[in-house]
Amino acid sequence: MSAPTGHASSRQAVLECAHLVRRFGERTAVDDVSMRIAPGETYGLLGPNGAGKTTTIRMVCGLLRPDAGSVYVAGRAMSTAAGPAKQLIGFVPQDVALYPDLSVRENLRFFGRLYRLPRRRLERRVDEVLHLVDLGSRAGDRVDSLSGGMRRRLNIGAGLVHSPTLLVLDEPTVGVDPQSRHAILESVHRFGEEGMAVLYTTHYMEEAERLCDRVGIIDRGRLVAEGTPRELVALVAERDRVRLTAVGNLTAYAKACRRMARIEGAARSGEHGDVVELVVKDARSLLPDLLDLAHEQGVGVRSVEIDEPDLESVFLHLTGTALRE
Ligand SMILES: Nc1ncnc2c1ncn2[C@@H]1O[C@H](COP(=O)(O)OP(=O)(O)OP(=O)(O)O)[C@@H](O)[C@H]1O
Repeated sequence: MSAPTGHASSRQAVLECAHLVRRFGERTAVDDVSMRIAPGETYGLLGPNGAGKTTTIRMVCGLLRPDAGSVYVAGRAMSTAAGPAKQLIGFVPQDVALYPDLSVRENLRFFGRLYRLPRRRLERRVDEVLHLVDLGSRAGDRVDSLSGGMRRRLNIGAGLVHSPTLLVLDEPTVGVDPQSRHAILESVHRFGEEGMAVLYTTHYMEEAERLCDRVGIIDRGRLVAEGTPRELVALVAERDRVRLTAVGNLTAYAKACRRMARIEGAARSGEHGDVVELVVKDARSLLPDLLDLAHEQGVGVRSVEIDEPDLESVFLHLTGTALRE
């Protein structure tokens, strides 16, 4: 690996994966992934769509058998059969899996019974979880009356009822409005503070940067770097992040930029594909050349921003591509 290893505590790890491999036919979806999560640590698996995040966490949760490698949860070996390791994990899938005609509280009770929680403890825990996901005021309402963001939060709550040691969340904020996104991030932050270990997958670098104690960057099935957000950003210290908003053939332009000296990564990105994101040394002196090249290629530059590097720049630097192309 080309990056700092971070500092998972030397206490017994909550999660320890070693050399995980999973193939689908000719494609290797996960290629030799190892990671370790300490108690109370929030670990972000950051990578673009198709990088192998979901496949990795399905193996972590015992939902998919690895072709090679091992998973231990609090020292217990994970397998796809029922067993003690599975009980220690709360898995929150990308898709909402709730009963629409039951109330919020009834849904949580239902998931608690699956784990055979005794009645009194279950009621206490359901109240705690309602508080944790901030749905106390909606406890009696049917799920089909909730907003999309509230359903997502309840989905997270369902993974928490049995007080797991490790909570695994698969891209919990995809497709939710900014307010719900904020509420979800706040909840996850609280879990960490309460000592739960969290494995969080995302392709939003702002989330990983804001929420995670350590981040693993995954690209094409491989963990290409790992460390605290600060350690990772240090990998691109003394570089600048340049965002060029433009019109024209930006894929070809980014490719041409990559051939220029001092450019360490260039990719088309942005929600509308109208941005070329670059990691460069000394952006200011390079700017005239970047603009000349744009002119040569018939690319019309609308604006240029030069900024401090962030995790997106690290990804660009390590893989040559953007997190969201
Ligand atoms: N059941 C499957 N059969 C065949 N290929 C699969 C299967 N599941 C995943 N893949 C492939 O494995 C690769 C990794 O997919 P995975 O879903 O793990 O990525 P991801 O990082 O979670 O992306 P996304 O956010 O889009 O889910 C992709 O190329 C995907 O097409």
